[in-house]
Amino acid sequence: MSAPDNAPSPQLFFETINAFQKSAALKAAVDLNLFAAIGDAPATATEIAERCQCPLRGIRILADNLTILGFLTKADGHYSLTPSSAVFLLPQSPAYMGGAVKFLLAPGLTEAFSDLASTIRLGRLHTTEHGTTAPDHPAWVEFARAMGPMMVPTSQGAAALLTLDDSRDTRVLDISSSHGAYGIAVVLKNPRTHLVALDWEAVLAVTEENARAAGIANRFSKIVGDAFTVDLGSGYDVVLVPNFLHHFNLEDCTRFLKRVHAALRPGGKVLIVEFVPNDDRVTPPPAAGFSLVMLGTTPEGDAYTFAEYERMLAEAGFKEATLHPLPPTMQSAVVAVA
Ligand SMILES: C[S@@+](CC[C@H](N)C(=O)[O-])C[C@H]1O[C@@H](n2cnc3c(N)ncnc32)[C@H](O)[C@@H]1O
Repeated sequence: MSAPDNAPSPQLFFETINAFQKSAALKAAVDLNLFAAIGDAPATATEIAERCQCPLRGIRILADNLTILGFLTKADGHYSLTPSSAVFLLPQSPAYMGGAVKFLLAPGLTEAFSDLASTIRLGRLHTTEHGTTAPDHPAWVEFARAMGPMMVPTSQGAAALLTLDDSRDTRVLDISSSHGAYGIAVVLKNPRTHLVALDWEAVLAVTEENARAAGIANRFSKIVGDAFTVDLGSGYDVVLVPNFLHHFNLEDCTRFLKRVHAALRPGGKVLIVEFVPNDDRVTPPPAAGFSLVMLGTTPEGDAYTFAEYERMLAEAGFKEATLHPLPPTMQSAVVAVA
């Protein structure tokens, strides 16, 4: 006789309290190049161990655990990549995500979660005053180098939402340009568009490198400094605000959107990309759960609902705010007209 669905179980407790071990297993596999060692042909633990140049025991235990987690399959003692692992974890794949481990498990980020109770009790971060909102925070250079490939599907989905007038020269401002994926995707689709990228100085060096690599160096310029205080310029057709507003409180987001409104030409558009939870703030889980990242790493950030974006945008002078999910990613775009 099986237990009823609502029978008390300690399973969730153990899964959650030990979740750091899952991260450690995945990080080890990326560090050891285990996914590449399997590649497209099923391999035994002995073969994988030889290719990774490691003793057998550790590789066998790691490969079994990756199978339990769903990153590998195992049949007749041979391990294979799942379709998702082949796309996202083989270093030669254009959608490779392994580089993101460097940012997502960087000590600065994991330490921020080492005493979340203190952060909650104190009402401020237990590690530093400003967290990742500090000027020139070094984590953002790592982010720009590591996270670009992960942003490709979201940036292409966002670029597809914009139609720029191709009968004249147009200008797009990318706030928090980072790896540059968002701005570059728009410019590659629109041959008469010039991209202005804004971020901290060291981060902009990465944006510039990627703009050059994309072949748009002659349609690219930079604004260095704090997006809240630096001169943004004016007359833009589009201002991109991807993954920036969640770092700040509602009042500061609204204040910032007023600056964006002033920088746009009449009828120009702001395009925000964010994790946007439903009004209940617990669904869908990947978007709603992002608020915990902001609790751990910023003094006042959050994951805002569409209703909250609508209010901020209206207060900043925008009209016609619309929400656009960006599948297959877990993010959404909010577009509004100046
Ligand atoms: C989460 S990343 C988002 C990067 C990119 N827009 C994306 O969606 O992948 C946040 C970015 O905001 C930049 N940033 C944070 N605070 C800033 C500020 N006050 N002024 C300018 N850039 C800032 C960081 O350097 C970083 O590149």
